[in-house]
Amino acid sequence: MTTAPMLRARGLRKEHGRGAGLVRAVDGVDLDVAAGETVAVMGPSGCGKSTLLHLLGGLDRPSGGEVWLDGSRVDDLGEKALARIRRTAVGFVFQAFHLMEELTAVENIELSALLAGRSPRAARRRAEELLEQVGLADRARFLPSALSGGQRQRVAVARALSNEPLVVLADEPTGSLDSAATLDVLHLFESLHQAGQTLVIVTHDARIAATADRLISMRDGAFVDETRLTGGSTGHLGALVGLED
Ligand SMILES: Nc1ncnc2c1ncn2[C@@H]1O[C@H](COP(=O)(O)OP(=O)(O)OP(=O)(O)O)[C@@H](O)[C@H]1O
Repeated sequence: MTTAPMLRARGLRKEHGRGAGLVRAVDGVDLDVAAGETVAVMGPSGCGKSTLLHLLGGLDRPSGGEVWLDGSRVDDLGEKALARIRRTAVGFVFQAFHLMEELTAVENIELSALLAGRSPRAARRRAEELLEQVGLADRARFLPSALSGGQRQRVAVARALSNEPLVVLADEPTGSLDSAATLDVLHLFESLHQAGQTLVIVTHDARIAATADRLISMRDGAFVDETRLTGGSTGHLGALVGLED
């Protein structure tokens, strides 16, 4: 018996503009991500990595093709049903954190858990547990503006986990961080991987990519190369030499 992948894309396309201005941002992508697998996607600026993540997570609609999550097709859902999938089944991590600046660290996570359908008490408990897990229990009542970049991203990862997502989609999660903060976030992703979280990470950082089970190279909207990194930990830097742009 074969198990359906946690995340599947078939013939995925996204076009922007028309006529001479037509851009094929994603141009026929097939992808299977198994439950518990971490996949890293690398490629030059403008090759379609962010667009791909947006399509996979239902933040954007494809021009063609299909997206399946845990065995169910999601790209053809109505707006309400798709929004529900985003709130309850997908965790997003962005380069620029996208925390709500007027809410404290714990409230940012709590809000997300509330939106996913938890009771106020369960949402607060979940938020506190997650802050503990990312090593920021002592910063719970801090506003994002009082946190470092690395701390903000750890709050953002905790928020992404608040709905116990089937898949976490991370778009350049260390792109705004210095080297020390990058290592903190890298270790956080490694621990998620070890805990069995399904992850797709778009990154320019070979150290982050080296934590993946599989590295996909993207060019001009399409996948052009794939490397399986057996073992899925930081011992793969050698395999990545030449793949980072
Ligand atoms: N809303 C839009 N309208 C028109 N073109 C767009 C739009 N969004 C993205 N594009 C184009 O689609 C292509 C892919 O963009 P995308 O942001 O997915 O690339 P990327 O690989 O994530 O780049 P980067 O690494 O710089 O973030 C680019 O050529 C971009 O200009």
